[in-house]
Amino acid sequence: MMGGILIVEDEFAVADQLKGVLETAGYQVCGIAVSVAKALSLMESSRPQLVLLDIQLKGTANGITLAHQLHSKCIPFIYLSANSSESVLREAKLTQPYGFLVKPFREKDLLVAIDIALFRHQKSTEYKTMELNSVRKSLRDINLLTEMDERIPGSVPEILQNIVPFDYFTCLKNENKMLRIQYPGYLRTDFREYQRLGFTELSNISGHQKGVLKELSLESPALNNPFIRTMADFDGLARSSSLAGFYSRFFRLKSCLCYPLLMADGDIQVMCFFSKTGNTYQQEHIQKLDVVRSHLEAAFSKLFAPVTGRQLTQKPQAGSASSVSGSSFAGIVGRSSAVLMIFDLIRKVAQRDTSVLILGENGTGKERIAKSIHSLSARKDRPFIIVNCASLPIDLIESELFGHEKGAFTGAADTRTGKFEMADGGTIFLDEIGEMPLSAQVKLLRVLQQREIERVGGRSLIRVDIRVIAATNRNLEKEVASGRFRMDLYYRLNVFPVTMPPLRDRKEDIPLLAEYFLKRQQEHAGGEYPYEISREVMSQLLSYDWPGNVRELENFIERAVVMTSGYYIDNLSLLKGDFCEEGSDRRRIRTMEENEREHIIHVLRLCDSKIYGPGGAAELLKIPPTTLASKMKKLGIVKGIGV
Ligand SMILES: Nc1ncnc2c1ncn2[C@@H]1O[C@H](COP(=O)(O)OP(=O)(O)OP(=O)(O)O)[C@@H](O)[C@H]1O
Repeated sequence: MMGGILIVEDEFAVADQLKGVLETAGYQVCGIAVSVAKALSLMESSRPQLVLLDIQLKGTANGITLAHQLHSKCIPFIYLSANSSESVLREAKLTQPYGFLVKPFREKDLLVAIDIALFRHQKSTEYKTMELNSVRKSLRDINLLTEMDERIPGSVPEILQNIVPFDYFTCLKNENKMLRIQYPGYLRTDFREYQRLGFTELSNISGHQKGVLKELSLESPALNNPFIRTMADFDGLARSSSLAGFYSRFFRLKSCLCYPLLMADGDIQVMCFFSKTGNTYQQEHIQKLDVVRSHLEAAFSKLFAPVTGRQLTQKPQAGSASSVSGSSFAGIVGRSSAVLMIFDLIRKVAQRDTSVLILGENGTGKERIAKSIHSLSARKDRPFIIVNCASLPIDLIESELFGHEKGAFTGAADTRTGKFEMADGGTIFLDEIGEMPLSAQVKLLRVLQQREIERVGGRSLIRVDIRVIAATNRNLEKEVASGRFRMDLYYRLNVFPVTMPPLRDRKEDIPLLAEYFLKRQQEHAGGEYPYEISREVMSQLLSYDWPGNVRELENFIERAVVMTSGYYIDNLSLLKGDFCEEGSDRRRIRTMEENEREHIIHVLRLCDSKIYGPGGAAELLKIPPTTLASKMKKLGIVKGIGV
């Protein structure tokens, strides 16, 4: 096997035993290193295919230090550690390992972890190659154009967005080691919409004279010396440099990546990507830029060649913003940087058959995103089957998922097709995967690996062609650590994770979402006039934390419309759920739904949020737990939050 596996472990006996296990399983071991220094020197002579990495090592540097280097060299690695404390796990997670095994572990777990790591690495390499090929092609296209930003408006920022995400992009001119504004910047305003900001626009936004803007500066990185500034480092940069301070203040930016390019005329121009999120940029973005560097230099040399009529003060072209919202991501509202990044991710992954794992709190739109991935994929005309793993009756899970033959068990009067078969050719969405019992997880893993199912009581295997999207609001890593979720299944599903941000972290979307839900209410009611929210109520919506996320906002709007007699929503007590205004001549009657919601919350509080089992809320309410769970979902009740 090319490359082989490198073992980095300071206890010789353990390392030797690992070597034996790996060789018996058919792997080649390319070396054993007891320290980071030894590992690095071994890696100079041959690049391992995979590294098994202990965290505590001899010498000053530990495994996590080496992990950063492995990550930047794109070498997959699995941690083997006796220490599974949360703080170590947190630190280790930042290095993006392909697996984590807590010592002592079983031989079988090790081999499964290696198998998964190699599978994931192969997928991600294929994915990166495809992505970079498409970027190279786009950059070649730019190179063919002379006045490109006028002929294909918006194309440059879109192509760059595919390489490195940004909310604001500009190219700065290097003059005596200082960077200054010379060319326009692009502010992202929607999925495919960018506002082109030249001196005139920047001056209008900031109120600074153009002369002042021309004086702003930032220390230039040397050629071949790009830099990333995130979180506190970016704040430091914004304080020490007038230009970074200007961008950070006016566009609320929190991190940046600056990458110098050598132009055909010998000048240095620095591409600057800025993000509204503090931790957007990683070494891997620089690596991507390195790969397409010559194409970027050629394209930008062309772009910045002195052509009259393309000065920075030029007015934005008519139609310089093209919007696709409403088509590809139908029904998903949001323009915050966090949501636009999710759009970028799903547009990239939709075309491929990769499994996607959608993470996020309840009501953040996981199901919506899953549907969107399906409808953007080549499978869009085939079925999209939703399975709610939390509400599958334990004794019927297998039959629900895989179907059964007639007479397979008492009560199986007919042959039944399972969800996986129904989804053949399309997508299966496994919602609340974290709730799936362990026994069913084994079977699911087999389907994911072999793409074959066996009906209960059946004798033959049936091939299924499916794309799997799973979602959960649980921290699956914790579930794995506590033994409630299979590690191999977790890594199989976690090929392409997408994390939905909670609504409180993207409050700028609240007015848009509110408007969208109000419009829907108006359409439902067939109303003549649009509903409107008063400024005071809107400011309450903006300051509320929305523990139930978008679903809670949606429910709020629905209630507000019901509770309001006209079209203007200005009742400030709406958010408190107190609809009986003192002295009002029209005391409100609570709806059945409101009563039901309140009653469920009351009972949940009585039983400490326990739903299932003896003494649980379902038992007290005399309804099946699955019914209670779906009622809670419908009514926007989130366990543990206000309950
Ligand atoms: N960005 C959005 N734009 C418009 N509607 C949205 C958006 N996000 C969520 N919604 C709406 O909010 C509700 C909850 O969304 P969804 O069911 O997709 O969330 P979820 O994360 O899957 O929730 P759960 O974890 O409880 O299953 C749905 O009615 C959905 O239509």
